[in-house]
Parts: sequence; C-alpha cells; structure tokens
Amino acid sequence: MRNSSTSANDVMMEIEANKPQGHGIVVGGLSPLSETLWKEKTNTEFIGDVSARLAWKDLTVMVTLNSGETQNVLEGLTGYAEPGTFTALMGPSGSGKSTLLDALSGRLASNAFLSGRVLLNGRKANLSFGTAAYVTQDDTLIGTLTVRETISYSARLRLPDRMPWSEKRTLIESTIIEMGLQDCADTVIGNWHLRGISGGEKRRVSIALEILMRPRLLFLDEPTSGLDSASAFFVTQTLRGLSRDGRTVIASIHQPSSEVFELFDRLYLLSGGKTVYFGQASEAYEARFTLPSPTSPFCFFPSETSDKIGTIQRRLFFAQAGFPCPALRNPSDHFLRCINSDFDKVKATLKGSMKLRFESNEDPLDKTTTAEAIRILVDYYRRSQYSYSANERVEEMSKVKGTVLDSGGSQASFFMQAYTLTKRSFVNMSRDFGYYWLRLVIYLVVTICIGTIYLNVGTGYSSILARGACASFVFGFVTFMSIGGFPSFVEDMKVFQRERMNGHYGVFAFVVSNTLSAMPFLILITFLSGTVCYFMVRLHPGFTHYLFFVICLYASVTVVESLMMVIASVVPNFLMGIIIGAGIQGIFMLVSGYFRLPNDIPKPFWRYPMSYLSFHFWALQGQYQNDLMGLEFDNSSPDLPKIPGEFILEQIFQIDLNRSKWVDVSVIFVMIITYRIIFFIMIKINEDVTPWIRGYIARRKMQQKNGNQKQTIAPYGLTQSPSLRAYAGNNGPNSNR
Ligand SMILES: Nc1ncnc2c1ncn2[C@@H]1O[C@H](COP(=O)(O)OP(=O)(O)OP(=O)(O)O)[C@@H](O)[C@H]1O
Repeated sequence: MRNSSTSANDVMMEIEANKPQGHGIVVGGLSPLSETLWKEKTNTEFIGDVSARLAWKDLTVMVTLNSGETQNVLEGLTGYAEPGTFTALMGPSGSGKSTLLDALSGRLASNAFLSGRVLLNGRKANLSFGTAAYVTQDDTLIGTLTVRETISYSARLRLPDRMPWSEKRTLIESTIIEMGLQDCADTVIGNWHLRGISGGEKRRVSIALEILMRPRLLFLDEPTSGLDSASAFFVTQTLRGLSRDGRTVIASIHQPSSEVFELFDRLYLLSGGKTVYFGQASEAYEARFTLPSPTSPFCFFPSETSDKIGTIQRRLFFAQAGFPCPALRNPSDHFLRCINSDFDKVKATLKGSMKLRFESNEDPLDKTTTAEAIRILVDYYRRSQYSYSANERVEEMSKVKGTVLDSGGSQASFFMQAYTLTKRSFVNMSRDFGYYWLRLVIYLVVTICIGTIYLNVGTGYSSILARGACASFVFGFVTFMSIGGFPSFVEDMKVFQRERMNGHYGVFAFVVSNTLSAMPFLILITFLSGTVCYFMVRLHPGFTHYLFFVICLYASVTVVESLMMVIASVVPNFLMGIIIGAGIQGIFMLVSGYFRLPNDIPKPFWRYPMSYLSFHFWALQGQYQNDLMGLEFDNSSPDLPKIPGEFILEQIFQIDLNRSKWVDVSVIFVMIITYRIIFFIMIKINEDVTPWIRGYIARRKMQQKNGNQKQTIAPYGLTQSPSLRAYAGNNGPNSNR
C-alpha cells in the first residue's frame, strides 16, 4: 500500500530517450487539459513524450484445463501498436482475440501462462490493471443515472480532491463532446423500468468513463458487439477519433461491416491463436493505392512488384496468398470466411444443388478446406514481407526507451471516494423503484395484514401464543423478505467489479458507502412498517417498548441485507444467491427458539453454535422480553390467578431473564458489523487469494500431468498473469484501499 502523495517516480517510470530539456517544456501528445491532469498526478513540471508504443514479440499463452491438459491459446504472436493508430484484432470465435487483448493488458486468467515479451515504450510492460484503460464487453452502468451524472460521479471518484471543480467540469464536458454524447447527456442510462439511451450510446458512455483519466493506451473488447451497423460505425469512428488524438487504441472486433473495416488502421488477423495477417488494414485485400518508392525503408512489397511507383491496382496479402476477395464481398467477411474452420462443417452438411453451386464457384476458397486455407495463410504470412517488417519494427521499438505514464487508480482521497459512492448509491436507490420503494410497499401491505390478523391482541390466555407467533412471523418472515433486494445487490456488485478492475476506488470505500447509503431507506421501511404493526397489534404499551420493537426490526432487516451482500460477493448469480440466502435463513429460523424451544434444540451443532449464530434467535429473545415482561395474562380459567409475563418468558418460552433485551439487540448490531467485515474480506480474497490459489492449482495440475507423461509441456519462461494485488499495490496512489 502506498500513501496518497505518490511521487513522480512512482508514476513516471523514467525519461530517457525523450528526456525534456529545460523546465516543463515537453508535452508529447497531450492536450492542455490532459497535461493539467498528469501534472496533478505526477506532481512534476516535466512530462516527456508520453504516447504509448506497445510491442509484443513471440507471445505465447498457454492455459491449463481442468483435466490438467494444457492448450496453447496463442502461439508466437508478434506485433505492435503505435500512437495515433487504431488496431483491430479480428478472427473467428475462439481464435484468441480476447486472450491477446488480456495478455497485452495484463488481465489474463489465473490458469493462463504467458511467455514472450510485451514492451511498452521499450520497457517490459507491467500493465496490470492500470497503466492502460480497458473497456469490457458489458456495459455495466447504473441505469438510473443520466450520462452526465455517470461521468461526473466517475470524475469525482478518481480526480484529485484539490483539482478545482471548474477544471473537473471542463474535463467532464470535453469527454462528453469527445464521445459525441451531447445529445443524450441528460438522458438516463436506462434499466428494466426506465427507458434510456441506445446500446451504441451506452457503449460510448463505457468508453467515456475509461478515457476520463486521459489514458494513452486504450484496450476495448468487442466494442461493437450487439450494435446495429450504424451504431457500430459511429462507435468505431469515435475510437478512430480517439486514436487521432495521439492515443494508441487496440480493439477486438468480431464481424465488422465494410464501412467499419475502412476505419481500421492496422489489422491483426488471428486463427486458432496464430497470426494470419498483421499489417495495414487496407493492404490485406486488393486495393487501389500509391506505392512507396522501392528505396523507402517502408517499402515491404515483394521485389517483383516494388519497381513500380504510382497509383495502381495491387494484389495484396490475401490475393498474393491465393485467396483474393471476390467482387461484391465485404473484405472482413472474406477474411473470416477464409479462416473460420466452421465453414468446413457447413460445407459438409450441404447437399444436392447447394453443394454443386459451391463446387462450381470461381472462388478458390470453395475448392479447398478451410483448415488447408488457414495453413496456407499462416505459412504465407510467416514468410512474407508483412511478418518481416513487423519483426523489424518491433525490434526498432524495443530499442527506444520512453516514458510510461500510469493512468490507473484513483487520485481522490478515501473520504471523497466514500462520500461520492454513498451519494451515488443513495441517488440510485431513491430512483430505482425496485430497490427499496417496492419493498416499502410490500412491507406495509404485509404488516397491515399482520395488524388485521393479530388486531388488538390483548392479554387473554390465547394471546400468549399469539404474541409469540406474531413476533416470530415479524422477525422471521418479514425480515426474510429482504432477500428480494438481492438482484439489486448483484447489479451493484457488477458495477463495483468493473470499476474496481479499472482502479476507480478502494474496497473499503465501497463497503462503507454500501452500508451508509442503504441506512435511510432501511430506517424508513422498518420504522413505518414497524409502527403500523406495533399499533395495530397493540404490543406492550410504552415508548421504549415501541422503540425497541422498531430498532430490533431495523437491525434484523439490516443483518439480512449484510448477509445477502456477503453472498453476492461470493455468488454473483442472482438465482443461486437467493436460493443460498433462503437456505441459510431457513436454518437460522429453525433454531430461533420458536419452532423448537431453546432447551429442546439438540445441543450439539443446533443449539451450540447454530442458535447463537442465528440473528432470529437474538431478535426473538429480545422481543419476547420486550413484549411480555411486566404484563399479566388471563389464565385458562377465570378462577385461576393471572399469569405474569416473566413466568411465561421463563417457563414457556425459556428465555434467559438475566440478560437484558438491549444486549440481545446489540448482538444483532455486532453481527451486522461482522457481516460487513466478512464482506470486505471476501472481496479482498476474491481479488488477491482466489487467483493465486487458482494459479497454484493450475500449475500443480500441469506439473502432475507432466510428471505422469514424463515430458515437459510448459515452455521455458512461462509466467503467470499478474493478479489484482499487483494492481492495487503498484498503481493505486491511495493507501486507503
Ligand atoms: N483461461 C482459460 N482457460 C481455458 N481456456 C481458455 C481460457 N482463455 C481462453 N481459453 C480458450 O481459448 C480460446 C480462445 O478464447 P478467446 O476468448 O480468446 O477467443 P475469442 O477470439 O475472443 O472468441 P470470441 O470472439 O468468441 O470472444 C477458446 O477456445 C477458449 O475456450
């Protein structure tokens, strides 16, 4: 953990090749606003050329499968991405696009091992969650916030506290303009009951959040997936615009239209984890263009063609390799058609006239299998000028050592993070009808039902059991209904995970804000419904008795929420989470002392420790005392003396009267704090320990398999992917994570 006054050296790795001369004069590729931001961050007047030149050489990624078998997902990839360019990773499904993106951005899964070199500005890149921005495929945004609010909260969470609000606002507004979101800036993102912005706009909001800190390197996983062709074009055009601002943009793209394809600068085409093509996107297929001079160092065309200078029709990569793009076929469709082996299966299923049509086609691709086409293309690329020039350029780039700016992590203080998150969460809860408002309605309806059924319960003989049953229902079933908030918790966790992966704030700030923001709603719900229930049933009269009842109800509902948050941190699937939460609460209810009296509960396990772990048990113990103590009840016959509440408590409900009811409710508050601590620990375990254990298991399985087979599978030098711990430790300027 580092303290918040991050030194310039922590953030700016060294300036060698581009060392500025004089005082504060060199600003490479940064807009004035970005420059201000970086100056805040680096606390220095000197900023060298901070553009990101990424190169990778002989990159191999091997994954360990459950069986212990290993599989090479990427094999010996070499390539580069330069500032001011937009590089598209393309390939059929399963070709390794996402894995390449993850390998370059330091986000590989724990069972994945990497060999080869990834260099950022000539230095071994440690891009683990921070140096670059990464936009994932899912738009996990808060549906109730407007676009401007979403970006503003993100800015407050990450920009330094001491940065004036006017500057922050300029940054927010410039980001909105840069992403072309002006028209929908005040429209809500949208959720199940709020109609919001379109899919393409959502994607641009996700990108806006990541470019807010002005990263020099931007990774995007399938930014156009699920969008119609117009939205996909607009998103890609925006990405190209971002690259033109001196940024390095790399995106995996599945099946681009020809208009989208034209926007790519470089194309990295993958099949089965191997390079099929890497070079200018326009040079992959037949095109009309101007040849460079044969004496130019950038003239990489085959010698027999490089003697012509001028604008001519060229046969480029795919045509040279024997697979020209037929007229009227979208080039990207053609590339994927060439390298997607699923087409072999499609061809095999064709019969009759369809098959004949395929075989009589002029396209050479129809006369060979896709597997064979892939083999030819991979071999052709390996021996081509394209591969040669890529290797040369990577070598050149690895020799030039430059500045690496660390754009990740929040620069805001813990208090700013906690305050902003609490406010954002509160606003979301108050706007989302499904979060608490619906629950308030249901709670009121249910408590009115309870009130009418136990109306004015009195102190008759039969009311003894009725009071017990009423308390048991309120503190058992009514608190149980809090489980209904679980889907909202899961959504919160998704947003948290995305933001956390990109270093937007610390775990502690999230846990604190999550606790505080829900508090007013829970107080409102429990005090309103508790009041209805208390006065309709006419429980033990007196203000302290009323207060105890509602406080105990509040504590019980809050403890259920805290338990469900712990479950959400472990099981992020809402159906499974609800089932697990219901199961745990069912067990706790069983040992609460109502369905089986405390002394009758089997001692091992059920009485000790289960009943003591059950918050229902403590709530009932407290409420029984609160309700019965000091009252007198009619006996079964009018001739018999009245029964004191203390007698019922001790003899019938088996309550320990030596313990104050306030102690009982305090235990529930201790449980709330304990669950919140467990919640914090579970998040940390998920971030730090789980990937380590998974990696260890993967390594062990691989070693065992190697031992059994008496051969070495893992190539020498394979290293495991970095974990989130590395990210939090190295990149977060805030020590308060
Ligand atoms: N951590 C992992 N463990 C096991 N297999 C993996 C792992 N990561 C990737 N793979 C496998 O590697 C192959 C490539 O996966 P990857 O997600 O990179 O492909 P992709 O080209 O992005 O596919 P898509 O377009 O469908 O997202 C797949 O067969 C996938 O199952």
